[in-house]
Amino acid sequence: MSRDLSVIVIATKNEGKAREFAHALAPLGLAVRTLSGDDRVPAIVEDGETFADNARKKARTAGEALGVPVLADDSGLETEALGGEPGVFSARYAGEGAGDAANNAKLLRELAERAADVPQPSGLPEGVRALSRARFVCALALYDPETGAFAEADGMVDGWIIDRPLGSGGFGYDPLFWVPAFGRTMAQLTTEEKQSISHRGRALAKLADLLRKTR
Ligand SMILES: O=P(O)(O)OP(=O)(O)OP(=O)(O)OC[C@H]1O[C@@H](n2cnc3c(O)ncnc32)[C@H](O)[C@@H]1O
Ligand SMILES: [Mg+2]
Repeated sequence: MSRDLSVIVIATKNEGKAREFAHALAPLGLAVRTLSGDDRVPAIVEDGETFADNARKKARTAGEALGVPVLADDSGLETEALGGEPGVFSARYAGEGAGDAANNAKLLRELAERAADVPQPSGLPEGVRALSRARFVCALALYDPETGAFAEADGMVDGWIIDRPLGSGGFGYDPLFWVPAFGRTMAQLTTEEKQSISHRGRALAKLADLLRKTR
């Protein structure tokens, strides 16, 4: 396959992530292609112990299959009250193939059982309770099949899981993730606002810095 330098392949089938990458990379003149509907890439089992392991595996598997550089994102939610869960299991917290609604419902169920004396952050909306401190984590890996080299970066953002979903933007756990700096959930932020503080936005900024320095 010839190298089209105006398109970057993202090793994801998650449309929410794809929208965020497309938004972030458009100003650089880069369009985004995902693996949705592409049967040249074998199924990728995300069995790594860390987000970085999984990101490297996704990028390398897709990069080798397609013969072009590929960027992969492995990300997830860590909660204090659940000892870091769901972590690398975030996408399948409620079971293999589970959707966002089922994962969010399970998170609320698990936290409801444990959230007894959670300190409450100031600025929460009237009547809303915080169930745990939480953090979104993102590992990015860019793999070039010509050299076999990776460029990697990670990012995180701290916040709180609240007891009900608020907002309709973003994807995944966004409606339950309250961001103190904005006084809103991730799902109540615009794409620009989310990108300015999110785990993915921060990782992408670091990766861009790294690539500027090394090329
Ligand atoms: O592996 P790909 O195909 O990229 O898509 P995925 O949805 O399976 O992605 P991950 O394996 O990285 O799992 C990450 C899960 O963590 C959650 N997550 C990651 N980033 C998020 C964000 O910005 N907002 C809300 N939830 C997020 C979301 O539920 C994802 O399904
Ligand atoms: Mg996945």
